[in-house]
Amino acid sequence: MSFLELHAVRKSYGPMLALAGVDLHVPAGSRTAIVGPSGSGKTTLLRIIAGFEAPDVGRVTLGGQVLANGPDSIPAHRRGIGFVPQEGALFPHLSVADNVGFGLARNDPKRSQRIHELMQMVALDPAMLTRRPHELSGGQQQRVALARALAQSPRLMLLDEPFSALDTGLRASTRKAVAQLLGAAGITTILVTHDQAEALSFADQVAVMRAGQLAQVGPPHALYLRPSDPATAQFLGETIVLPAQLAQGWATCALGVVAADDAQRRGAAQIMLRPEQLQLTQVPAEPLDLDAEASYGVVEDIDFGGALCGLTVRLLGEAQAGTAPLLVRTPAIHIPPLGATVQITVMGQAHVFVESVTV
Ligand SMILES: Nc1ncnc2c1ncn2[C@@H]1O[C@H](COP(=O)(O)OP(=O)(O)OP(=O)(O)O)[C@@H](O)[C@H]1O
Repeated sequence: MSFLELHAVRKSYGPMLALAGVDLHVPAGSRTAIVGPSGSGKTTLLRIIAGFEAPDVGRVTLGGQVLANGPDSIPAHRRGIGFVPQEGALFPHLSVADNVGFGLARNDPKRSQRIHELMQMVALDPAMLTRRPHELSGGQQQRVALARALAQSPRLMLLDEPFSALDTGLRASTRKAVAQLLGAAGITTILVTHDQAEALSFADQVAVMRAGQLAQVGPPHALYLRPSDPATAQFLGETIVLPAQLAQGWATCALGVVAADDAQRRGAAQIMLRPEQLQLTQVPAEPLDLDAEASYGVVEDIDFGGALCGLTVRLLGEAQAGTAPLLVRTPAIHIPPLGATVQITVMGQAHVFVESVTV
């Protein structure tokens, strides 16, 4: 049995169905990220796990203890669950020490020592204890909020978009530091975010929410490379979706014959590649053997993005005439010039969607 289990959880606000039957299993000590577009139900799900809301129907159990069975629900303060809201929500008039120690008894002789331990856990200098929250950086404030939640020695930690107010660099380093310290403490964690890259990098289990349901749950690399449908694929990153004919693990498509991740299926299907799976090699424009096995194109646009650049490539060849130009992601040091003729090589396997859905 998993540590946290949600079974058929539903929640409506008046006529608005926020959660339409959610099942989720979270193993002990794991990090799960719930990701989805705005309004898909992520925060509602987190609030039900925390105990700020009760489900209309469905069951929530933690470590074998039933926390909620429909509206019959254990209150939040008796669940042993830590919660870090967006932007930390620190008490602005209290010092860092009093924020961290907020839930600790004032007359506890070990209070000060515990506050120092918590500061150490979140890698903050104890010299900051006398400061007020506004005298800290955004990343430091988030760590104080985390220390305050850790003070309760929670069985489960819930993070609601805790990094969203931080700028890109600080966001990545804070996320990494938080993931490491929660992992080292062995605390089961659930992160809610609308940022796909954040979900993929933070978690060992990613749950994609769509319209109040979990569209797919799995390890990050599996969701990214083998999404269940085109909508999930597009939500998690850029895609190239092509019609193909499958046979014995090979897909014949506008890019020629490409290795596919389904050796059993035959016939028409939709395949997906990520733009960084295409490798471009500049070749002379003439002569080109367009009937050969290789696939060629012309660079029509270059979007210089720093480390990775986006190139728009129009495929050459009569059979490829109806194929929309492809987006290719390639390291900046390898970009061919605008108008160059390129040979296109596919790295790795194309993913075959289970259903042939048109996107
Ligand atoms: N207290 C409420 N009263 C009425 N409707 C609500 C309430 N809370 C949420 N909703 C609705 O339920 C749906 C799910 O909301 P929720 O906040 O869970 O989504 P979310 O995925 O967290 O969105 P975001 O990323 O924008 O925070 C939305 O349509 C929202 O408008």
